[in-house]
Amino acid sequence: MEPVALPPIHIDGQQKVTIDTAALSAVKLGKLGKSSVDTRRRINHFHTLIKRYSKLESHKQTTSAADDLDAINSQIAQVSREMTEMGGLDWYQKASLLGQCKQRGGDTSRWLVPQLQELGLDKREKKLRLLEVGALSSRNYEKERRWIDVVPIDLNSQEPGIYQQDFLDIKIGRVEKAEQTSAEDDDDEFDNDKVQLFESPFEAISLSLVVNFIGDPGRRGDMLRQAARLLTPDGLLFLVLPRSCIANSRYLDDERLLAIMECLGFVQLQSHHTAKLAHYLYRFTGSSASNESFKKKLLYSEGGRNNFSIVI
Ligand SMILES: C[S@@+](CC[C@H](N)C(=O)[O-])C[C@H]1O[C@@H](n2cnc3c(N)ncnc32)[C@H](O)[C@@H]1O
Repeated sequence: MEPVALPPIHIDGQQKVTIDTAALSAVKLGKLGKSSVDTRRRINHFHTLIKRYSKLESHKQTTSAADDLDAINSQIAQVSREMTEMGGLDWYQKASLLGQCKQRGGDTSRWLVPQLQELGLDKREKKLRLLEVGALSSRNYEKERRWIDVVPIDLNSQEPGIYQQDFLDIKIGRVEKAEQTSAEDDDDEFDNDKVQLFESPFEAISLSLVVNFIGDPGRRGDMLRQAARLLTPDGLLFLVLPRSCIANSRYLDDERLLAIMECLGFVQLQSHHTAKLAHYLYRFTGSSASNESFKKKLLYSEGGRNNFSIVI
């Protein structure tokens, strides 16, 4: 079968990487990994490549010498090639979906649902409008369809029921281009090929294992800011990070994350750590608490820790 060109895909919200579909067409479930340990090892390697890619891109922005730029561009091409050879974003998503299988702990919505029930949200007449970012399956909230209205999005949709959409490009409350006259098109401030407009804010947003997917600490902060922008006052944010991002980082721990979230206007309702994951449920107060910035700050200097951080 002739490979078709996929549209460019944002890897870290800034840069676009075109995934080679010839490599994708070689992706078969059997290639996801020989075992769960092997799959996890390869997913981790993919994360490393994303981070390397982001670092090189931001390095490129601050470099002017032609020789250095050539060297950076060739390293970028090499990292992109390696991601493509692994099967690109599509392979990564399929492998991550495998990690959601019941035998491997299930998807993280299973922790969120009882929290929402505890808040009485299953008893309301109106359905809870939930934006699920980084949705690998449209069936994650299938059992809760009676009371949850899910809008699943992903950079690379795996199913027709999932919108192919960058979370960072979503805006609330504007009329879509398709409904505008051509005169209105001229002064449109957004590139509507990218921007998806929703009429009303969301009552809940899920960012499960999405913030850590982004390679750049500032862009991770942008995702949390964007969540605040898209939520109703009192809206809920479900955040899941690999536990190592919190428990084993030089730059982030529970206390620092809470300070960042409070600054953005969130109060923490619940948190729960398992061996692998850190789950958090926040309520948005409706406005940010301060303009304080949180730069990358060394909290733990001992060796053996990772460099995960979030910057706002
Ligand atoms: C590890 S998967 C997470 C899957 C799932 N949410 C879970 O909890 O297992 C990360 C997903 O987030 C998606 N993603 C990352 N940044 C995104 C963005 N800005 N907008 C939409 N989806 C994004 C990626 O395409 C990828 O499919």
